[in-house]
Amino acid sequence: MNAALLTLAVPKGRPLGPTLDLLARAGIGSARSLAESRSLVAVLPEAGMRFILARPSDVPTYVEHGAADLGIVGKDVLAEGRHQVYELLDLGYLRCRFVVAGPAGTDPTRLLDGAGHLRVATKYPRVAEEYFRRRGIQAEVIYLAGSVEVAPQVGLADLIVDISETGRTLAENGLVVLDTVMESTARLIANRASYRLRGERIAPFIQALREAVSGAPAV
Ligand SMILES: Nc1ncnc2c1ncn2[C@@H]1O[C@H](COP(=O)(O)OP(=O)(O)OP(=O)(O)O)[C@@H](O)[C@H]1O
Ligand SMILES: O=P(O)(O)OC[C@H]1O[C@H](OP(=O)(O)OP(=O)(O)O)[C@H](O)[C@@H]1O
Repeated sequence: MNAALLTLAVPKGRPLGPTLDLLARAGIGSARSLAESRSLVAVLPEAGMRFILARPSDVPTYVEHGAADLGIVGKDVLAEGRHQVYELLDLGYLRCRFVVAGPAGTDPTRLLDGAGHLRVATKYPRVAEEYFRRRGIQAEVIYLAGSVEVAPQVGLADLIVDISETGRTLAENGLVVLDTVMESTARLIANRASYRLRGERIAPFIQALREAVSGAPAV
């Protein structure tokens, strides 16, 4: 790692656009060039920063291992991964919630009475397992990498645990929310050693992001 540069891991795909908007509001408009290239590592010397474009669920891994000083990632990923990183700031966007959902007509009390064998499809097995364990409900958790809303329709699972924003994917797949597990927004995370050893370098960046989030002009 180039010690002079601050390395930030940013999530590709859906989160990239709003992340680049936030960085622009924080005074790093040149980061928009990241969206125009297929290069996955980019140095912006004028910002004194290096960027890693990572799969969203990989962002905390780069940060935990010190390949990146900082990262931007959804709370959903942090809740599932439980990486050893510092969570510094709630960035407010990528707002969605973890829900337990089932076919329309499902009796929600069936969730809570613990009777019967429940099969739960999810991309977030640890979040799902913890949800049911805390309620003393036995559930078989079935991992899927995506399109989780399919599972109840084809008999793979009784319920799903997934993130929902507008609720459109649930509705269009005949599912209704039975319970909300937690809210999720994008977070700024830091490598623990970087945060301690590079605090003076990191602090102005945190401040710029904080002001960008609160709407104050970046200096
Ligand atoms: N519908 C949504 N509304 C708001 N935020 C969302 C929504 N879906 C996902 N997110 C947020 O964006 C992040 C990336 O989601 P997305 O599903 O686009 O990535 P992905 O390609 O599935 O990620 P990965 O490949 O790492 O699993 C999620 O971790 C979550 O924080
Ligand atoms: O409430 P909504 O606004 O409909 O958004 C929720 C959907 O968005 C995400 O899926 P994504 O599009 O990332 O696809 P995936 O299921 O393959 O991860 C999430 O897993 C839901 O399926």
